[in-house]
Amino acid sequence: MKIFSAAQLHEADKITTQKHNITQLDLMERAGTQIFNWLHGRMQGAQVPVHIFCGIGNNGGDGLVVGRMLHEHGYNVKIYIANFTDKRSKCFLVNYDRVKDVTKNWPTLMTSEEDFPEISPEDIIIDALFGIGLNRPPEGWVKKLIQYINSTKSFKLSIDIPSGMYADKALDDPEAVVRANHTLAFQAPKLSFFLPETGKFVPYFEVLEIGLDPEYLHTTEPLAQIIAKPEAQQFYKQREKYAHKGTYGHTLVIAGSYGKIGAAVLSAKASYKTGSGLVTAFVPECGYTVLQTAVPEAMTLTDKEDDLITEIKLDFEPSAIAVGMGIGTKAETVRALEKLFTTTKSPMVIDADALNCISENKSLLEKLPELSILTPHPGELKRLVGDWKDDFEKLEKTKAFAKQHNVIIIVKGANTIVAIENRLYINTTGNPGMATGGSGDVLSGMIAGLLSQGYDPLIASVFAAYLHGSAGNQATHTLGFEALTASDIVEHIGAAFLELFAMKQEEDKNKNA
Ligand SMILES: NC(=O)C1=CN([C@@H]2O[C@H](COP(=O)(O)OP(=O)(O)OC[C@H]3O[C@@H](n4cnc5c(N)ncnc54)[C@H](O)[C@@H]3O)[C@@H](O)[C@H]2O)[C@H](O)CC1
Ligand SMILES: [K+]
Repeated sequence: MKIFSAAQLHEADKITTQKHNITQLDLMERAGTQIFNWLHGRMQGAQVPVHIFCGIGNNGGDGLVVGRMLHEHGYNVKIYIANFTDKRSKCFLVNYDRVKDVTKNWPTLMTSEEDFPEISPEDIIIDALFGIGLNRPPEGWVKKLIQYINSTKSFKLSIDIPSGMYADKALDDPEAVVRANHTLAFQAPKLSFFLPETGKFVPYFEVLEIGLDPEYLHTTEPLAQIIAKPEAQQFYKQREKYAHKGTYGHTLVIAGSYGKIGAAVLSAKASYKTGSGLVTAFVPECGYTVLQTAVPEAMTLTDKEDDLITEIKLDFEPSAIAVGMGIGTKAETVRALEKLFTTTKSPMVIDADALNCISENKSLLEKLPELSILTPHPGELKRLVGDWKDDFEKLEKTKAFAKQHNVIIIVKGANTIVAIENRLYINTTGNPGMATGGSGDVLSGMIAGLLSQGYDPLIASVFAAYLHGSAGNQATHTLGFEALTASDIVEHIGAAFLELFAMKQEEDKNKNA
């Protein structure tokens, strides 16, 4: 699914009305009807008081359509207009009049704090104050209205976007955003729903289709793309019946130093569990017994040094490499990395301390093989691309860096984001239990495991991020969040693959029944 900017959505709106010979008013009617159907399906006529707060733009217009329909269906509804300016949109005005056709219970015009209504905890609030047309932070009594809404215990449903939040730029004033319990977004989710500083205002959302021009949506380069189950299913490559272990490559995991051999164990196991035919771990001498015991399936090569990696000597040509987990940043290790980068042709995942080595020795960047995959967490990313003022600038800097150095960057976080050239892919799986030591080592091993089977670097990145989050989700079914460890993620990689097609199997069964 694509994510569009506010400007693109306004453009889609315009093109849809022109090409499909419908009016803006028709589109608003569709949008409002979708919200009404959503509510009606859940409320089934219940007489819970519903308070709709409308602005004076088209978001407010949507609110008026919903209000009119609720009235027509006998709901207990009250509409309030936050009359902060008389520059009302045309569609707002038409729908304002239309409400008057169905009820004597006319909308209340609010012009100050005095007009705020009383709201009980069990009431429902619909927030239609501002949509994607917000162009400055709400101030004065309108900000106070948002704070008043937030102070109530009522269930709050935002139309299109929580009022006070922008679709595609950072918040100006976190005190002036509706704290919605749920958001119903038209046609596509907004970029701000997925970034930590703004996403916290959108704990749950759903997308409602309003039939914007498919051609425009299809041909327009989006701000980002969402990777959810339908996309992930497309990535999967079925294994061949006559395959042998050589068919699926030989992954090399270069990881570990004294006290951090576990990183190599997790990564090597994850590579196997993701389907790599063979896995070799390259570790300092002190890791030999640990590896052979903890991952008997893996072959182990060791450095001549006991406690760190100083020279990576191989006796085979790996089909993919994951390097950096727990290796430290000592000068000898940096030299070993430099040699690896300049001599290897294998697709490569570069993680953790290897990223720190690069940050401290920026000349290494020029030596990276094309389309190497860098997997920084926020701290490592900052050291690579420099500091940012907000999440949106972080993405811009990351894209610029990826383009400049011809690499793929996987920004790890609640919604892991993959950047390649000018494009962004946002992962949707995962949970807070995965914020735990070693979970990144597992991801690196998984990406290398996919690379080694011949997945191209971009697909390996987005698919591994999806499966990694999905394995974490599967693990929570028996463990919850707190008890989840990186080893549990590894143990549930199989379940994540199975889950990819679980629904489909169920559907097929039903079809055949
Ligand atoms: N294509 C679609 O997705 C459709 C969207 N619909 C709905 O329309 C809104 C966007 O409507 P728009 O009129 O452009 O903007 P808003 O309703 O968000 O209102 C902005 C309104 O308020 C003024 N304004 C902006 N910021 C402030 C502020 N801080 N304080 C005071 N006033 C402010 C601004 O100048 C405008 O006048 C979208 O979100 C959907 O809900 C359609 O209904 C269907 C198609
Ligand atoms: K809104």
